[in-house]
Amino acid sequence: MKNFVSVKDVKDINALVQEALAYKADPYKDINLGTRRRIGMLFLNPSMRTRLSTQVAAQQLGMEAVVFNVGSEGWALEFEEEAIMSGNTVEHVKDAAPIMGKYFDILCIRTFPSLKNRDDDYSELYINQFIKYAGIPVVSLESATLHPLQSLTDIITMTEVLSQSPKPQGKPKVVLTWAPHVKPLPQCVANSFAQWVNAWGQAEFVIAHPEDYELDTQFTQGATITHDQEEALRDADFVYVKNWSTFHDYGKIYCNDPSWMLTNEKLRVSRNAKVMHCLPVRRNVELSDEILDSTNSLVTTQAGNRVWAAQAVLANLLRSK
Ligand SMILES: NCCC[C@H](NC(=O)CCC(=O)O)C(=O)O
Ligand SMILES: NC(=O)OP(=O)(O)O
Repeated sequence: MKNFVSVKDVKDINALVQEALAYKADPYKDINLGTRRRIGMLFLNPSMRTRLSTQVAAQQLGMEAVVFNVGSEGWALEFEEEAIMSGNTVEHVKDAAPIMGKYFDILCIRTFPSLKNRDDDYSELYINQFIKYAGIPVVSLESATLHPLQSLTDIITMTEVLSQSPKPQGKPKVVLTWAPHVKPLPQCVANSFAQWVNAWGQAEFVIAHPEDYELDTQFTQGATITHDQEEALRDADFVYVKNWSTFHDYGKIYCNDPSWMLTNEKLRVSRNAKVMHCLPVRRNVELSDEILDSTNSLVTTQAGNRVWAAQAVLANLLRSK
């Protein structure tokens, strides 16, 4: 593995999941792997889980992690080639990234989309410029269109649950359902989940959303897409709940129908489905208390598994150097 910015960087998803679960069983088994190696973690946007779980993962590999909240504490970075920097940006990524490449062995970056210009966001300019100029492996901590560490965690979590429960006949039914929110959010988590579940190939995969919330087909191809949430939930084994803003008329909230919020009543047509969300979640807007506080909720397990996902990815990058 050279970088970790999408599922395309992973040769064998199940092998990576098993490596993560091996770390869960024995967190310090590779404590010497990262000795005298250092990761830099750049945050252009807020985070709790990604930041803390990646730091813990690094420590368990014997690495040191340096966190830099570049979005709030650093010089404003310019990403456009040949920019005339007479505005608010102070330092070009072309100058900053090679310096980080000298300080660190692996560079991890969180950079959300602007949700203003779809072509710009979907070109993944920011993370690609870091890959181009840092000269060391780059890990996405959620970029403009994808959140691969989250999706790896989600596959780990489903694999774990499936291994502990009686096997469903055929493939498990996995449903990604849109949920209401108060502000326009990125499509990253939904895109990424769709990309990984499709590449995994071990689920009957359905995506449910209101009209006009179609995601980019480059990620959803392979899934069944419906506007009928109840039909989607029928016989579901896993329900992944997430809001996203519109993709076509980019970054908007069209419908914010509260009836799309998942409740226990709606879940009754499922096969006692486990409910997933990446967090943070707006309670009683995106997801009801009764679901989040029920035994069907996997959200804390998912967040816990972030450590093992990050540890498996960092270990792979260390071994590839
Ligand atoms: N890292 C996980 C999710 C991050 C982001 N959520 C948010 O920005 C929530 C903000 C709020 O609820 O105000 C998203 O959906 O992509
Ligand atoms: N799920 C997730 O990425 O959480 P944070 O935004 O808190 O890192």
